Amino acid sequence: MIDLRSDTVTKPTQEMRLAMFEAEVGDDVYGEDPTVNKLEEIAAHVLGKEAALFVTSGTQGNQLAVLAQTSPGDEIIMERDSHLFYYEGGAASALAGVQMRTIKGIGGAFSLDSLKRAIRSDDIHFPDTSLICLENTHNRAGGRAIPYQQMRSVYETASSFEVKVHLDGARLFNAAAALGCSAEDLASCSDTVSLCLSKGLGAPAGSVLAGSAETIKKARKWRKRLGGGMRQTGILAAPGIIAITKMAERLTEDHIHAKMLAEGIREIHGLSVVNEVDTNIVLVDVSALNQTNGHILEALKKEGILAVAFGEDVIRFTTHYDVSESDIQQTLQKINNILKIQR
Ligand SMILES: Cc1ncc(COP(=O)(O)O)c(CN[C@H](C(=O)O)[C@H](C)O)c1O
Repeated sequence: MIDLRSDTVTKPTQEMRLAMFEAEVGDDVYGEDPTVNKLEEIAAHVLGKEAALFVTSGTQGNQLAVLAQTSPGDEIIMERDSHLFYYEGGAASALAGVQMRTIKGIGGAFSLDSLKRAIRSDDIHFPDTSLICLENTHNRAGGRAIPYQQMRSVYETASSFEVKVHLDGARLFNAAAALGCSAEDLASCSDTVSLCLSKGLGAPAGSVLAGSAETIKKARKWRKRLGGGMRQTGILAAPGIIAITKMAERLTEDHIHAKMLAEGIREIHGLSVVNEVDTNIVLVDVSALNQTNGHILEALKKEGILAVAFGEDVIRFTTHYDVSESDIQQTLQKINNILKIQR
């Protein structure tokens, strides 16, 4: 199977498995797991923040950022197709008791004007706006890397209104690689930043949330309240250290593979690539084939190719560590075979 459903499917490398086996561990609830402590220290340093917290997932990282920086009844602002709004089960409302206000962006980024209009003034009828959430790269915008300057101006606007900013950096290193800047540069445009270790960086599980020591202390308490205080988690932190220190430099390979896939698909009659493909995600519109994307996905699966539906007529292909150049060539061949048979 060539699994292009997501970069969440990456499996740990041999080096990671060995590190898991050899990991020094302790009780992390008491702050005594040396490997978790080392990962959190490295993550804080790499992201340019005072402190970091090892969390179970990107979703938990986002939700802890909301819980630690808002109060019930507040309003938080995010782009309409952001993961926090689209894919987290309404958790920000269910857990933090906040209302989510979305702004339709272009390429995953909303304009400063629309942001200023969305931030609430001090009126007894209004909720307080307490958090603005960014996402870079932006998944539903096709893994688009949002330029540093755009993030910087949002952060400056938010600061002028004394509103905090959280950056969902599930694929932050993909953004940094595409933009030619550092993860720290991008993270500097936020008060908190979450980073997935388990996507393109290849760790088996987990994310880190980084921010001020005060905010991370609050997030740690919320993680405990939610039952996320784990014990000898050094076994999972050890591959996380490899992920954050060694795996980012190879992400451009995934981006090259995604571009190869997109170029090949553009030559196939009836298919159109609908995103810029500046990182590891390719969004393909199949509507001209007059078939549902479900049918196409089924036919692909029979040929050993896995991908996911992304709305009505779009299929998402995501490249990652476990997808090689020959996998891309094979995928293109199999797509051609399927469409020839169906013509
Ligand atoms: C931008 C962003 N932020 C957060 C998350 C959540 O990470 P996890 O909770 O799955 O670890 C994801 C996962 N994205 C997954 C995927 O792309 O296959 C699915 C959609 O949840 C994400 O893309």
